[in-house]
Amino acid sequence: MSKDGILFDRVTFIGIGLIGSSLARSVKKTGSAAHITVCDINQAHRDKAVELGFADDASGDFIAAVKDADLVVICTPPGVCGDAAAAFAPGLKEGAIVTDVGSVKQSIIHDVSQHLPDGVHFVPAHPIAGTEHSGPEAGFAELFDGRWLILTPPAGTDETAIAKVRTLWERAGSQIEIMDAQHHDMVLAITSHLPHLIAYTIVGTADDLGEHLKQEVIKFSASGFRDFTRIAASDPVMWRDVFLNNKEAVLEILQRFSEDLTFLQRAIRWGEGDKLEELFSRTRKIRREIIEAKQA
Ligand SMILES: NC(=O)C1=CN([C@@H]2O[C@H](COP(=O)(O)OP(=O)(O)OC[C@H]3O[C@@H](n4cnc5c(N)ncnc54)[C@H](O)[C@@H]3O)[C@@H](O)[C@H]2O)C=CC1
Ligand SMILES: O=C(O)C(=O)Cc1ccc(O)cc1
Repeated sequence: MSKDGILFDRVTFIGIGLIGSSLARSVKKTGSAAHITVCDINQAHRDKAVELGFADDASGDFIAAVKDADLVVICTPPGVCGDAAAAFAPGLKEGAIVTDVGSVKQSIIHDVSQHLPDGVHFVPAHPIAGTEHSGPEAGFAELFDGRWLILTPPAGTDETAIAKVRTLWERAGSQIEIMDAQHHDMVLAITSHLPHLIAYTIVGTADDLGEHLKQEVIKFSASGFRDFTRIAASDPVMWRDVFLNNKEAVLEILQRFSEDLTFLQRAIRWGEGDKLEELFSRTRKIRREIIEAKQA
């Protein structure tokens, strides 16, 4: 696959928030598309995309927006990817490629695939990169640089379509991994979904404290709590959808997490410092391994 030049003649983004606008900016910058159309239910977002220059045109009409598109990238919250696909599917041309960026994969594959006509290729994708911000102004072309991009194509997916989506993301600077969707959902439940749930909980707990304590929490926020508040500022609609659409894996990981928390609770209650120290030493080692792997 060529490393520069036009990869797709016409690309359409459905949903042009943080992730859609970041990828659109990257596609513009790398010259991977001759023409970019955006479609979003929010007119202000459509207008902003054209004003900022990473979209050539914008439409609120799903069918018109995908007409002649060689690639359609669904970048809506996870819970409405299927509704969006149902709305644009009748406008797709034969041979078009559809992809997405959703943080959960099994439910999106189920919701989207059922609406796509024969002769259209679906290549599900998930960039492991983001921020706590939302909307088209929050995006930037370098967001995916040096970050993982996981592809979860179901068995039998057209290899040429997979290769083209892969190249698009490689040009954005991503490193690609191909994975089964079920495995993806379990891995992300522990590495991303549970951490977000913990952050939402801890900041909520602090918020529920009495008013006088709350003021102290804000005033004396050490970096640990501050880091949680960044994660807990992430988009409420998107994260509601993530938990509702990766229910099984999240509940399984949450069960194990709460057992481990009970273990710590007991160790603290009974003064079992050796147990605490053993765990904290093990976790410190994991952090060092992650940093070393990044530097390698
Ligand atoms: N925010 C993050 O850090 C990351 C998000 N993702 C995934 O990217 C997707 C998009 O997330 P963000 O860009 O962060 O959200 P965002 O809130 O910034 O953007 C979503 C956009 O979709 C539009 N939209 C909502 N419903 C729609 C519909 N039915 N049809 C058309 N447009 C619609 C909204 O108006 C908005 O412009 C989600 O599926 C999320 O799981 C993936 C990796 C990281
Ligand atoms: O902002 C952060 O720390 C993130 O964790 C970003 C993120 C959010 C959701 C994803 O599916 C992937 C990456």
